[in-house]
Amino acid sequence: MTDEPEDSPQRCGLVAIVGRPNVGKSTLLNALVGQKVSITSAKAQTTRHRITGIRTVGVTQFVFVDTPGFQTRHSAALNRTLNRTVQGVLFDVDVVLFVVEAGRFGLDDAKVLALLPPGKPAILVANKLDAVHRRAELVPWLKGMQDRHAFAEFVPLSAKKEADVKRLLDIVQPYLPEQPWFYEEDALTDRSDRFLASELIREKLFRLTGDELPYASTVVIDKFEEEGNLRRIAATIVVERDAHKGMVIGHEGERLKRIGSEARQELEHLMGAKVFLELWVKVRSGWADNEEHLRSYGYE
Ligand SMILES: Nc1nc2c(ncn2[C@@H]2O[C@H](COP(=O)(O)OP(=O)(O)OP(=O)(O)O)[C@@H](O)[C@H]2O)c(=O)[nH]1
Repeated sequence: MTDEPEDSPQRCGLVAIVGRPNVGKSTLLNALVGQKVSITSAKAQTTRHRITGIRTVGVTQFVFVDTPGFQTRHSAALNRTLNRTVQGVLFDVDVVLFVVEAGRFGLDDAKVLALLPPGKPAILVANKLDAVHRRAELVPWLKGMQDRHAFAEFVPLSAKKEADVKRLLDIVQPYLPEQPWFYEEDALTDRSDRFLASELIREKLFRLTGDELPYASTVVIDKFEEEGNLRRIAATIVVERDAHKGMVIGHEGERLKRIGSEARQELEHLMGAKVFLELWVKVRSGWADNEEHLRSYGYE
């Protein structure tokens, strides 16, 4: 990452760390985040994610999110409700770090693995490599892991070794989208208003489209300007298919209008400022060549 030219576009994305208790998730998170551990402010309660840490290296900002049920040693049994919450979080992140102990894979690991959404990039982190004495035996084990899930990467490491952790960040980097950072470089504890805006729009989007819209849809903030007590925000809802675009827009633009209007009201309340919100819908497959933006209207 240090080799990136200075003018490379910024990258920023959400990373979830999952795994059964005691595999070393907390150790890994602390090492990945370094000094910069962030605890989310109360302000963020309306949003979908609790941020557990942020790390900015070169042009890339890694935002680590909490995954309920995986963070504590005495985590509750993975009941159905919890599983759904976990799956909701995992659908939204850009990449999942699935942590196991190198050379081991048990029923508890399998239960967690079963929760990974298909198609979501997942990196197998085989932790506690330092405790493995016969490294050669890891080769067939890794092959076995390859058969269990279509992992994007296989990274045997020790969360306690700084060089290993740095290498993991390098491996994760390309999985984060090119988009402006959600946080200031030095932001430690608070969510940026920019991120809050994207999360709130996302929340309204999913609430108002019900189960129809796939979780793969995302919200990108294109513009966030402050003019005194006014915030000018432009955001794009990115969907997977043309049919989804129709769902988001609704009959005569009614649904998009409502998403925008509800998000705007809540943002004004949270930010204590007047908000001017423009919403657009784009189909991901046409991201590069389809410049047709659909603008919602009427709620400025
Ligand atoms: N040898 C070795 N031990 C490690 C490594 N990473 C973590 N551990 C140890 O593994 C134990 C569990 O680590 P945690 O980070 O608490 O694991 P966790 O997955 O967050 O556990 P829960 O909070 O129960 O979900 C601790 O005793 C760590 O010191 C590693 O790379 N090598």
